[in-house]
Amino acid sequence: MDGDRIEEATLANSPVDEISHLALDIGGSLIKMVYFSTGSEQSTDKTQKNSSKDSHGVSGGNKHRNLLNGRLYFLKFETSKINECLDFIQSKQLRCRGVQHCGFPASDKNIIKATGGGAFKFADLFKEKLDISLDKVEEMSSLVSGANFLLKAVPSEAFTYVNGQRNYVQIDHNDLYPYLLVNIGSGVSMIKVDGDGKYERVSGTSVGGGTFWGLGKLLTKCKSFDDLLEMSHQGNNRVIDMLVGDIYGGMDYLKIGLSSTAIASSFGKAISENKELEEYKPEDVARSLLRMISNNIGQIAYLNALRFGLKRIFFGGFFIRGHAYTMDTISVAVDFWSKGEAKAMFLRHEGFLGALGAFMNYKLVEEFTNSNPPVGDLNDNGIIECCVQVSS
Ligand SMILES: Nc1ncnc2c1ncn2[C@@H]1O[C@H](COP(=O)(O)OP(=O)(O)OP(=O)(O)O)[C@@H](O)[C@H]1O
Ligand SMILES: CC(C)(CO)[C@@H](O)C(=O)NCCC(=O)O
Repeated sequence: MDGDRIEEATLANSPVDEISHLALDIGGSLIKMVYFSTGSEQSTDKTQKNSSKDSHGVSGGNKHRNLLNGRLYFLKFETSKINECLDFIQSKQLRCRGVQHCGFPASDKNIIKATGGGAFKFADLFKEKLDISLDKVEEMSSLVSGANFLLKAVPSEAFTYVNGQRNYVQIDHNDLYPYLLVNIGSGVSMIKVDGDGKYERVSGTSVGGGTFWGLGKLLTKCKSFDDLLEMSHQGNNRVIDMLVGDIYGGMDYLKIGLSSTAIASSFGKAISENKELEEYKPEDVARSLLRMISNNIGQIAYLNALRFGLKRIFFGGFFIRGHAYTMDTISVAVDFWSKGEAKAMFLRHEGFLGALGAFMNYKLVEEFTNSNPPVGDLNDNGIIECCVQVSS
């Protein structure tokens, strides 16, 4: 498991044998996992049988439904290390004890909801190694249901990032749509969302998180994504980017709204300086790269928002990683191009939209209790408390 030591610690306390429903988003770079667990003591204390007095009880035809209080846990693995994901699922014995212990329908036990390209690519592997069938959920629809769920159910999910400050946004459920969802994974998808299940993928770009990570690896020789991000944090993009001031003799070009410090050409300084790659600090290269890609995505996002008259743009995907400089660059790009008209917003569960959407496809989640994880990055707390409905 990469970069998730805190989540691992959380998992160590989570009940091994009571993981039930689990959903996966198997992307080009990362596998995201969401699973529900009641917790060992919780399930007996808090499981509530349906009854007329029980406000959590739901009656549906002849079926009784139980409501289980529990938590949604979030985890990720590198797609290139898919065996770690398979081992994890196997170690949790998801297929046997977990499912039946929680009272979930036995018919579900060998089936996992999965989205992303890997749901197709790795279907045989899951079958061969774990005897699990992947029930495929369409990727864009998963992203949209994940985003809609988070925006409606989790207070303080969305925030703007301005001048280094996170400002949490209260979402009015009656005034959520339409919005543009920009999911920055390996590649970037831009989806106009008009309601629950009402959406259209209006654009995309192949210059995304995979580009940053791939080019960054080649150019800086760094070994992990987090190292690359950390390097970008230390670097100075002005060493490599050609600024307006470099072209205009230190002056602004205010007639077209460009200050002397604006980037005129990403990596443009490398043309005229007779330097080899090794002569640049990897930190500066990483910074220019991050700025170039974030800026470009911010601009394309804005243009699509403009195309459809959308004022709100939510950015998700694991490229962002709650990274200050990334969010700042995207926010500034949207603000600059829209002249302050459109707002860039970020999501705390940024990378898990697809996996959550696939989980929602089980149609189990009834309500959310105390579903506001402490403010901070998801890396600090990967849990959402919720109440799940099961039929018996
Ligand atoms: N630990 C990490 N290892 C690799 N990439 C990471 C890591 N953390 C963040 N990233 C970034 O996140 C990107 C992947 O984001 P995400 O998981 O949302 O997309 P994906 O589902 O893998 O891609 P796609 O949807 O295009 O198939 C990577 O390309 C990289 O830029
Ligand atoms: C191909 C997907 C949807 C896979 O998640 C993603 O990587 C993406 O949106 N890429 C951008 C492709 C494009 O629109 O040019």
